[in-house]
Formats: sequence, structure tokens, C-alpha cells
Amino acid sequence: MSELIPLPESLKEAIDPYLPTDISHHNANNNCGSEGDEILDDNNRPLPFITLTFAQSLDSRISLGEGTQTKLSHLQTKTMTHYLRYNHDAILIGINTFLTDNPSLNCRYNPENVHPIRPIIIDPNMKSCAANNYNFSNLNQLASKNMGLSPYIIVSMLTYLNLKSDIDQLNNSHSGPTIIPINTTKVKYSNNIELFDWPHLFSLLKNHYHINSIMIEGGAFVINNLLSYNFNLINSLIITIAPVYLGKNAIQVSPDFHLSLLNNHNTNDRNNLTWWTGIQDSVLMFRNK
Ligand SMILES: NC(=O)C1=CN([C@@H]2O[C@H](COP(=O)(O)OP(=O)(O)OC[C@H]3O[C@@H](n4cnc5c(N)ncnc54)[C@H](O)[C@@H]3O)[C@@H](O)[C@H]2O)C=CC1
Ligand SMILES: Nc1nc(O)c(N)c(N[C@@H]2O[C@H](COP(=O)(O)O)[C@@H](O)[C@H]2O)n1
Repeated sequence: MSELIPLPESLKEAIDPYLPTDISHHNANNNCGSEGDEILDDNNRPLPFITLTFAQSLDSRISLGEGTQTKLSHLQTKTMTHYLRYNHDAILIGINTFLTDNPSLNCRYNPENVHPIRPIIIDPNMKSCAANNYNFSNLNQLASKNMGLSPYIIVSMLTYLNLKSDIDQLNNSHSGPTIIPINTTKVKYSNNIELFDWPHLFSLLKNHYHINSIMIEGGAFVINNLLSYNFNLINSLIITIAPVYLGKNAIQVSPDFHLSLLNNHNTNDRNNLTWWTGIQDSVLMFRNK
């Protein structure tokens, strides 16, 4: 586990306007989020502030291949992701990222003022708990030592019905993960495969589990699916770009449709987009109004 470095002041200044406002613990951020920006679901219930954030190569790849963790970020931008964790209630990843990276998903930004962030794993078939995957995971080690919160694992209703007694037992255990079943729906643009409906999941997390802000780190399936689903669900997009090509066999981030961050109405208005450049990486920050 690498030590973090102090966050460059210029990066902190650049990123603060892209953070959620509604973080309970600490700083009075001078950011542009406000009650009025809140996104609602179809039933007019509020949704959490969503930040989509990941590190990519020059050719829009996030890892060298399936089952491989690839370090792209410089320590400066790695520290930035922990500053982001410090400013969100939860951090969400897909099951392949959990199985490949065995991540810690805790916040190591300010050890004097520990910020508990809730890991959330999108895992329709509950692979995270099979074959001792969870028992031997860093998430479990950290949660059992009180150095991180235990995760919420999002499973399909079908999985829940098939494994009900095991899941009920896990949910009643003291420090184990919380298994949350939700319905899947057929997604037309994705070959009719059954997926979770993002607004439904976000609404449940906000209105039932009181999670006001979620940073979504990946992997590629999650990122591509979210970008393709409805870009308006995303409040902030923060992408680290490392000066490396990973090549065409690497895992690619690319939405199903053309998607532009440019504002066609007023090309001079670039208040919602910032580039920061450090020793190695550049960071694109975009605020979806
Ligand atoms: N460079 C970076 O910043 C990051 C890189 N990664 C890398 O990404 C790779 C993993 O990416 P992927 O293979 O694309 O897997 P992934 O981590 O996105 O997980 C994909 C799986 O999650 C589930 N899932 C995702 N969205 C769903 C939805 N809406 N409904 C139902 N199920 C859903 C499905 O089971 C799907 O097969 C790893 O190599 C990891 O190291 C992961 C996070 C960040
Ligand atoms: N920001 C960033 N840069 C990279 O180069 C990466 N490979 C990742 N990966 C994400 O970070 C998670 C690891 O978190 P811990 O340090 O173990 O807490 C990993 O699972 C990916 O989501 N991120």
C-alpha cells in the first residue's frame, strides 16, 4: 500500500468546484453544487450526487487485460482519488474490479480525521461471496479491523431468491457485508441483457441507505454502461489521463453512443470544464449542469 503525498494546492483548488456539497463531516468546500442542482428519479425522489472517476491511458484503456490490475496514476493523482474518497459517502465498483484488484476502497487522505466511505459492489450473481472471495479480501480484513466500512453488495432478486437463507444469515451477521437485492431489467441497447437500472439503484441508496454522494471508479463495464445509460445521472466526471498507450487488446472505456462534453449553445462558456496538469498526468474535470 503506497504512502500518499500532500495534494498539490493547485489540484485542490481545481477540483473543489467539482465535489459534492452535501458531505457531512468536514470542509466548507467552495463548490458549485447546491440543492437546486439535485437530480430526481421518475418518482420525484432525490438521487445522490454521482461522480464518475477513473484513470485511463491515451488510448482510453483502463487496464492491460481481463484479470489484470494496471497502475496508471502518478502518486499526485492517486492522492487526488483519496481526496475524492474523503469527499464522498460511498465508492462503487463492478464485481470484476473487486475480483481482479482486491481493492481496499477506504480513505487514506487524512489519517488524523478518518473519513469512513462505504464500498458498494455491483455483483448480480454474488460472486464476491463465492469460494471465500470475500473472506480473504482486503475489504473483509479492513472491515474486521475497523479500518474500513463493510461493503454493500448489490445482487439480483433472482440470486436473492436462490440463496435466501445464506443471504439472510450474512445480513444478520455483525461485521459482514450487507447484501441488497434489486430487480434487473432488460436493456434494449445492450442486447437485451438483464441489468440493474441505475436510477432505481441510486434512489434506493439515497432514500433508504442515506448515501448522499457516490464516486464510481469502474471498471470498464460499469463506466461504459453508466455513460451509455443516461449521462444526466452523472454530476461530475473526473478522469486522470496517463501518458501511456495500453494497446488495442487492453480494456477500453467507450460509451455506446457519441457523447460530447462541449456545450453547443455557447462555445465560450467553459466554466464547467477544467484541465489540470501535474508531473506526469493530466486530469479532466467536468461538471454536468
Ligand atoms: N484505471 C482505473 O481507474 C480502473 C481500472 N479498473 C480495471 O477494470 C477492470 C475490470 O473492468 P470490467 O472487466 O469491465 O469489470 P467491472 O468491474 O466493470 O465489472 C463488470 C461486471 O459488473 C456487473 N455489472 C456492472 N454494471 C451492472 C449493471 N448495471 N447491472 C448489473 N450488473 C452490472 C456485471 O456482472 C459485469 O459483468 C480491471 O482490470 C480493473 O483493474 C477498475 C476500476 C478503475
Ligand atoms: N485512480 C486510479 N488509478 C489507477 O492507476 C488505478 N489502477 C485505479 N484503480 C482503482 O483504484 C482501486 C484500488 O483502490 P485501493 O488503493 O486498493 O483502495 C481499484 O480497485 C480501482 O477501482 N485508480
